Amino acid sequence: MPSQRALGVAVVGTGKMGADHVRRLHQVVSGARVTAVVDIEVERARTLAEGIDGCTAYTDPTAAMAAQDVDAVLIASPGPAHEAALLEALRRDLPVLCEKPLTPDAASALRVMDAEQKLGHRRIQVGFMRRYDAEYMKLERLLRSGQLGNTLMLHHRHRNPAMPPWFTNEMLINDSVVHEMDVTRWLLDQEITAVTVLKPAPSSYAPEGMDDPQFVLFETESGALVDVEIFGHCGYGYQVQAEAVCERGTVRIGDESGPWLSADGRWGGAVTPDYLERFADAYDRQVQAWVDATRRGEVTGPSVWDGYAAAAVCEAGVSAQRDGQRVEVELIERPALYE
Ligand SMILES: NC(=O)C1=CN([C@@H]2O[C@H](COP(=O)(O)OP(=O)(O)OC[C@H]3O[C@@H](n4cnc5c(N)ncnc54)[C@H](O)[C@@H]3O)[C@@H](O)[C@H]2O)C=CC1
Ligand SMILES: O=C1[C@@H](O)[C@H](O)[C@@H](O)[C@H](O)[C@H]1O
Repeated sequence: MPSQRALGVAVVGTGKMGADHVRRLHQVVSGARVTAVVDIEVERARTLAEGIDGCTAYTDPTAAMAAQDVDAVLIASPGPAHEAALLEALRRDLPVLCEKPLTPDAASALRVMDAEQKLGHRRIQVGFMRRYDAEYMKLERLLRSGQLGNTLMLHHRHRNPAMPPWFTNEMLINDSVVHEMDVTRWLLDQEITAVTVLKPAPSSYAPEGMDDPQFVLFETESGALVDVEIFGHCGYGYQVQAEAVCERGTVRIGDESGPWLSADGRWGGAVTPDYLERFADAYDRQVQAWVDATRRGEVTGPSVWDGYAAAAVCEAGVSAQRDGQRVEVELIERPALYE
């Protein structure tokens, strides 16, 4: 139902992303206010709540969702904690923006899909924020326009300066490449059908036990081929680039937009240090779109189907990474709620 009052949002998980979303909801986005922050680390939530009028700190997501002033939930806890929070929000029929991944595997994503279908309407938007990045949006419009003919190949490069110490080999696929799984499905408007993972000799900066970088190959329904270079420890900055190769032209995004500096016998631009800077506009646009749609009583953006499809591709990807084999992606038939 459309609402005139500011949307009261509970932010669940107040680590790196959650704290940034709290700041965004409080200072950048219009039409919303942070009424609850939730973290199992109580001091983290308390410190954030202290800076915001009318905001209460909780350690239990269920208690926060029961509060009178909570109209919607933004989930930014780690992936394995998403299912419980999503099911509780659906039980209370609360709108949700859930950071990627929807859940860590296809079986848990299906449980969430089942609960949303039983509710009978969409409530969940998945935080695949690249769909809100200005350059990706232009690329999507261009490919959809048909101006360049069919898309034959996509080349993705996804480089992080370094990964946190707890980051695993599998997470390169299901925490990092999951973004390319989503943008590929979105840009090409079709499903990924198979995944292969190849591993070059690792960088000497890769932690023990991590194959870094890796080369991931997707096949899609139309027969397009999509490659992803995932590099977790490139050292120099955060860089996300894509190139579409079409029948009548190619398009490239992510080459940083400047400023380009010529000085001291050198020329060049800067590379952003982290995703918070590279995708700042995309996160802002994503959360504003979620708040606006929720206040209109609508749900837009990446759906539980998109979260499930990405989880299924992740499972195939992790299996391909482990066994060195091409692995086909298995999807259930798409339910009518997500047509
Ligand atoms: N869209 C994007 O570009 C990015 C998305 N992410 C996603 O955001 C989510 C959070 O990631 P980070 O902020 O990097 O993690 P983080 O480790 O910095 O923060 C997670 C927070 O959640 C809290 N927490 C753990 N279990 C909880 C529970 N059951 N209930 C409430 N709080 C709980 C932790 O104490 C911690 O404060 C993940 O799903 C991750 O994949 C992370 C980085 C970038
Ligand atoms: O989602 C993200 C992180 O969780 C992930 O670890 C990074 O590789 C991605 O670039 C970032 O967007």
